Amino acid sequence: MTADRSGAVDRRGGTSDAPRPVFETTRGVRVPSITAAEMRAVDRAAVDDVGLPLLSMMENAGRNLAKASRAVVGGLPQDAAVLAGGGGNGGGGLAAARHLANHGTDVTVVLDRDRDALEGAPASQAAALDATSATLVHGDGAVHDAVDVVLDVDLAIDALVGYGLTDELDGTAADLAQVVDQGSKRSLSLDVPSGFDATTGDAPGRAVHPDATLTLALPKTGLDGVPGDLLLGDIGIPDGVYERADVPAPDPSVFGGQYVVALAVVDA
Ligand SMILES: NC(=O)C1=CN([C@@H]2O[C@H](COP(=O)(O)OP(=O)(O)OC[C@H]3O[C@@H](n4cnc5c(N)ncnc54)[C@H](O)[C@@H]3O)[C@@H](O)[C@H]2O)[C@@H](O)CC1
Ligand SMILES: [K+]
Repeated sequence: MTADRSGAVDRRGGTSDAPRPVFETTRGVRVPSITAAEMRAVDRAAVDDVGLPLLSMMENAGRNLAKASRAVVGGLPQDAAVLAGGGGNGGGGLAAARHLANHGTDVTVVLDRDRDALEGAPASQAAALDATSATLVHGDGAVHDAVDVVLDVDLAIDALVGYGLTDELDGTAADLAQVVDQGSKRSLSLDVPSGFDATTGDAPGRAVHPDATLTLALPKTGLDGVPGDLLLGDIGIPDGVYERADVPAPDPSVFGGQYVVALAVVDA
């Protein structure tokens, strides 16, 4: 079954008429897909209209990401590298790094920018991370340091860029994506593999090609063609928020008591 993707605005500001992919859980529950613009409207309604704190959703994202890493590795990773950007995606990665460190994983976080450049929720996540055993690498030399770390660890977590990608991946984020692709034993992306457009699935430049992606709340329309397994994480957004954003809410049986479920494409 496919649904109309008309009205989906791609990163170039154009409109995609491609049919929307439909996903389903392993128990056969259908899950609609949404564009980056729709997900941004959901996030905005959650924070501005309902008062759900951004840090709460980010905490849920990070905790689910730490949990999903067990599925990718086959147990708690002994060591992990978290490649993090400066936006909401990076903030989720920093939260996952804290959860993994709290549970005994030897974590190295590589930021794609100076730590002083972080603001808002990601800066709060970095401050909380300081109270763990995790090591943070940032600024000049981050890519060089990342090469050694990523080669060694059980898992590389890609939290560089999510649905906020504009144009092709560039700068340190692009270099780190390449390090993950060329050097990691296993990799797990948050929300969207960095470098892929969440709405269209295009990857015009360098991009991470992960073993698995944990997408948040609802799968994004561009995820039907990306490599690797697809997981869906519940970040606690209530039904009324989807209604306010004019987006179909996931059926309650999608999660059915779980916080991370596997998805497959029904029809692309
Ligand atoms: N409610 C929310 O808003 C939540 C959002 N979360 C995550 O946050 C993401 C959205 O956050 P944002 O809107 O901050 O966007 P992103 O974090 O996806 O992207 C913005 C960051 O990517 C960089 N960037 C964008 N295009 C780039 C390019 N071509 N090359 C290199 N760097 C580039 C920007 O400099 C900025 O630091 C989602 O994908 C999701 O994973 C989660 O943390 C949970 C809560
Ligand atoms: K990502």
